[in-house]
Amino acid sequence: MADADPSLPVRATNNSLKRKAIIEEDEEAVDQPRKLPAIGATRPNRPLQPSRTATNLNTSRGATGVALPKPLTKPKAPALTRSTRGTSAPPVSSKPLSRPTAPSRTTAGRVVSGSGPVRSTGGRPSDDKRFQELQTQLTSIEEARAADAARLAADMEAERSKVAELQANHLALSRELATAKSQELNQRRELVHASDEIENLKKKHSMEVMDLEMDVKKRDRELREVNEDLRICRADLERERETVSSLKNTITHQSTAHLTITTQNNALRHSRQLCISELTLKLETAQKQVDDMKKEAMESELVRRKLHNMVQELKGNIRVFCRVRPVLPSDLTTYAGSLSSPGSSTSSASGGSIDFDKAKEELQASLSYPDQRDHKEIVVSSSSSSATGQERKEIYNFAFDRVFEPDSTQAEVFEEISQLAQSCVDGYNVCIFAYGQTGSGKSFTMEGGASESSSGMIPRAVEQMFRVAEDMKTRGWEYKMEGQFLEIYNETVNDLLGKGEFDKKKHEIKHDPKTGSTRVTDVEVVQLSSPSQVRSLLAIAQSRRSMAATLMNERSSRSHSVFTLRISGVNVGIDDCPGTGEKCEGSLNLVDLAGSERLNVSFANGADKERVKETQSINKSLSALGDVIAALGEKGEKGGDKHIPYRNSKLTYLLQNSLSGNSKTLMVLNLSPLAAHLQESLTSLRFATKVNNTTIGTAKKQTRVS
Ligand SMILES: Nc1ncnc2c1ncn2[C@@H]1O[C@H](COP(=O)(O)OP(=O)(O)OP(=O)(O)O)[C@@H](O)[C@H]1O
Repeated sequence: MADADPSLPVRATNNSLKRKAIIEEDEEAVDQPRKLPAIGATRPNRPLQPSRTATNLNTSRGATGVALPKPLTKPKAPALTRSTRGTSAPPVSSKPLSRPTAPSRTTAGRVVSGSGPVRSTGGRPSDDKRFQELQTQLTSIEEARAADAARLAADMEAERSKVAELQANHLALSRELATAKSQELNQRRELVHASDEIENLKKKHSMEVMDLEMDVKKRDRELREVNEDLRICRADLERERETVSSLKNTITHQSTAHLTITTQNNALRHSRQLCISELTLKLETAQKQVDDMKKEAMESELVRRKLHNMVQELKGNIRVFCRVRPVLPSDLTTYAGSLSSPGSSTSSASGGSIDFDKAKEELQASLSYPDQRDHKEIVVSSSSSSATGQERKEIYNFAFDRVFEPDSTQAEVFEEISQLAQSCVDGYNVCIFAYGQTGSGKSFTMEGGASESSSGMIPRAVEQMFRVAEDMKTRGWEYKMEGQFLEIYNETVNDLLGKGEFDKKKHEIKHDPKTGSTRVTDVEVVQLSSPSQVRSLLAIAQSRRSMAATLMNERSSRSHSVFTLRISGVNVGIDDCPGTGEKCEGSLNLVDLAGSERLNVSFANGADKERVKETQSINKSLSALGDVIAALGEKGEKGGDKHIPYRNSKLTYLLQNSLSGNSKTLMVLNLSPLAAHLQESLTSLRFATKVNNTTIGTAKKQTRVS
């Protein structure tokens, strides 16, 4: 049997190969899923025809294309003794062989030894025997084949069940495959999504990497900078350390020095304390002395005032000074006609000194000053022809409180007056008149020229008062000063410091009997703070007067001007020394009277009515002044309630408080030196003498204690 079925191992091998192929195909089918037809269903289950099956099994496939299990190999004919060519062998029949068949060939045409049909060699007995043997062999082969077929059928059945099982598996696998496919699809999508995400992440990552790289570069840069800073800092630190160490050394040195100095300082402090105590003691003593001296000074100030007043009283409360002005070059021109040699005046005008002196001698009156010690006398000599033709010489002696010769200076005149300024600061009313004919030098005496040396009594008195007020501060007094400047023209009061139109405003004179002060309504009263301010005020007054003069002609000679300076003080004390609170008020009236020559000049023809009016006004006011002074004199001599006619003129009414017994009055008689003015001069001298002989009571100081 083993020889009869030599293909069995081959078939087994083929089966295993076929299974492997099926598995591979199944595996392939899993890779490429397709529906497999059921083997039993697509092919009729008919008995196997080995030859055909054997022939077709190798290559047949199901209609579905699924590889079928390989058919069993056809029993092979026993190998022939000699090999035959496959191509000449007859086709294999599936019917049982009636005669020996040609040996079977393999699909490749190779002859299988011992299994092919045996060809008859032709009618010999050996051949018949051989044929029977072969027949027997064939029978046994066919039986074997039948057995094989049965076995094959069983195998087939087994295979079919396996196939069915495999198909079921295949179906399950296909489903799994489909599921797997959809899963795969999902996974692919996920994969794509994941890939995108990965891509994005990669980009992001690369960006981050770039950022990080930049950051790293930046950090590197910063690090370099920090390292550089660190290096600099280290260098600085090193330097600082060196400095600190040198400072430490210095401190050590200085500590030693400080210790030394502290020791010295303590010693010095101690000695200074001693010194201070000593000095404090001395200072206290000195302070006490100063206080005592201040008290003494204040007391002596009171004594001084009393003494000063006594001296003034002894001198008389109304005093008269006489001042003769020099002959002026202009006089030579004016009175050239009265010169014996008129030509000399011309030459004198051109500056010839010999001629001038000669003409001067000719023009001036005979005035002499015999009292060269006290300068109190003036002698006027005049010669006149009597009716019989005899020359008559007359000598007139006049004595005054002081006579100033033509060459006397403004300073000399003021020296005598300055005492009155002091009295004013002390709280007295002072009145200084300039009396005299036109051109005698009244304005020059009162106001003076522009230069320092020629400045008159008003600016000098003001300066003096400021000086005295300043001095009095050291004695505990504080002063305020105010000034006004009025003009009385044709019995009308005008404000020389006013801003309104001249001569238009009406001003009234008012006296306060309680305080003894005089006020004029609507006049400019200026607070005086410095002598220079007073000088500018005088200039303003002068310009206003000059302006009026162009309208009225020679206004200054035809009107009285009254500059009033009021001073008020209070004793506030000095430093720690309290003041007495005493108050005092004084006034200084500086009066430039109108020309006095009116007494002899008459405009009776009425040609110049204005001039007549002026003359009458001047006459009235100067007469009233004489009357007031005379009445005051009488009152002083006899006492009682003698009426004083202050109201007879604006001038006397204005000066009421400065002419009364409470005041100090000075009249400066200005005289012209010219012979041509001799009669006028004599009249003035007589008037002044009358005034000088008057005694006006006792001046009273205006004080109040608050
Ligand atoms: N002592 C003096 N020394 C030098 N010149 C004088 C002196 N006195 C007066 N004079 C001069 O005489 C002239 C007349 O003087 P002043 O004007 O002062 O006279 P007056 O009396 O005020 O005249 P009027 O009444 O017209 O104002 C002026 O030029 C003045 O400078």
